[in-house]
Amino acid sequence: MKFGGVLVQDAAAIMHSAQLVVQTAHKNTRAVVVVSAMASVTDGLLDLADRARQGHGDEVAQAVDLLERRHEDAVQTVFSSSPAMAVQPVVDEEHALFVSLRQALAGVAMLHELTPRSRDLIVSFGERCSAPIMSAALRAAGLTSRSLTGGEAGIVTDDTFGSAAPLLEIARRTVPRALTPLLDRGLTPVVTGFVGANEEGVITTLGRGGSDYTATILGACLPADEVWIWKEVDGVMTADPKLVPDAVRVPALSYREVMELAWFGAKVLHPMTVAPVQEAGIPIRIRSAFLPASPGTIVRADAPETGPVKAVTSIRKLTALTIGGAAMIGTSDVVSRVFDLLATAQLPVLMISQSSSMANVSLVMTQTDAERATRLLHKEFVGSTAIRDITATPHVAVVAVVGDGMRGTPGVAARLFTSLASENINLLMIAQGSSEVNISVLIAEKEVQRAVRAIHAAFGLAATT
Ligand SMILES: Nc1ncnc2c1ncn2[C@@H]1O[C@H](COP(=O)(O)OP(=O)(O)O)[C@@H](O)[C@H]1O
Ligand SMILES: N[C@@H](CC(=O)OP(=O)(O)O)C(=O)O
Repeated sequence: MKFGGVLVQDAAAIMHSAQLVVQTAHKNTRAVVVVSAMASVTDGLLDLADRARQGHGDEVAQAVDLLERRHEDAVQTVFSSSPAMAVQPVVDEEHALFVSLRQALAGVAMLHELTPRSRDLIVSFGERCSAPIMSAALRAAGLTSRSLTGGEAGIVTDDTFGSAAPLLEIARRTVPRALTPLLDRGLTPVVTGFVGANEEGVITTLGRGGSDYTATILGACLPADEVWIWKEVDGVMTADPKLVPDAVRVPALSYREVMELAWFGAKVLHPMTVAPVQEAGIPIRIRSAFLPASPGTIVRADAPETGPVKAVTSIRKLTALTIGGAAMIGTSDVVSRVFDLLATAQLPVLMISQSSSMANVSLVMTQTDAERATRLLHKEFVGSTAIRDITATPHVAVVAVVGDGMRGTPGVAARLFTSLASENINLLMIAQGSSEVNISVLIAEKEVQRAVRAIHAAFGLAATT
């Protein structure tokens, strides 16, 4: 069971989340709990790491004091509900973590250098500080529990600091070795989300939003019967409820559908969440912590098709790069060199379109990736006749519709384009994945809300459930 930042943001939220675990444990179910950092703490730590690098030592020290007080307040409140329990060991544990955090930040400030490895160490304190408080709340609620870091729980990763990949072959041995004896003794382990360790035991992180991924890695390696991801929202909705107020819960999604939704911007799940559990067919349940009686969304291999489209998503802050040059005509070599370069630099491309003359190719990437890609492409092709120009179109967004049911169903693209045309929204690019479970369009960023609402209405998504 995974609880995100909002669901552990303070003592009240932590105690509420602990109750959800207790209710399940009472049904003779063994649970492993995964927690994120308290809401906004990860952003705060990343900011502190940057400010330490710039040498703003005093500001950083004050901000760490505030962060420590926020955690200590939560500890005191959790323990005030159970006066018989000794608060001091948890206060000491939190304090020791903050001493280490201060040391790490002081090192960065002294060297004026922030490596990906030290950034991972600093940002890991968010989850490492929230997990002992959740564990204490579970003890206060009557369970036995202890907290572990992702590395202690057996999540071994590669060395890609900032977006480390789990080494599942190893983790399949190390995770059960770490957790099964605890579960056998009746403990409920609380594991830090987002945080892993490489083979030498150095702390790594799985990428932003990676606590969902931690839950499915643990679920696959134990293996679990189900992975439950508790959220503020009532499961995966037909659109981001912040953009479309009449969005409704999608009862069931296939692994592929949820992967496409996450990749195309549905912030509700980390894009890699599905990967570890898909092969074993372990279902993921996305449930609301505020509506625990609701079934939420179930993700499994054989989700029923309810129509061609199940949800609409969007990603903003993108840039389209158009790479052109007469020498590209009729040669695939230049295009493959461009993609090799981007793959080696680990710069993901969200959409691709090539003119039929092959004289130019357009790629859609995040703004920051596009800036890096432009620099790399200039360096690689400087002085070559293959590429004459690279033009950037910033402030664009991808809007995508996703659903297994659109495979082989004619008219889906027509309905999508008509709904956008009726809103006078210009299409800059169109792409359909070869798997035919999504169609995506590129539009100006300022049109996103109107576009998503129009598409949501055109496919009748508010009436899905
Ligand atoms: N299709 C969607 N369904 C549900 N939530 C969505 C969707 N698209 C975007 N979201 C956003 O995802 C957020 C839920 O995820 P998030 O806050 O990251 O949870 P957590 O911090 O618990 O991982 C919501 O605030 C919601 O606005
Ligand atoms: N705390 C990490 C990992 C995470 O998944 O957080 P959340 O579950 O609150 O999205 C982050 O903010 O990226």
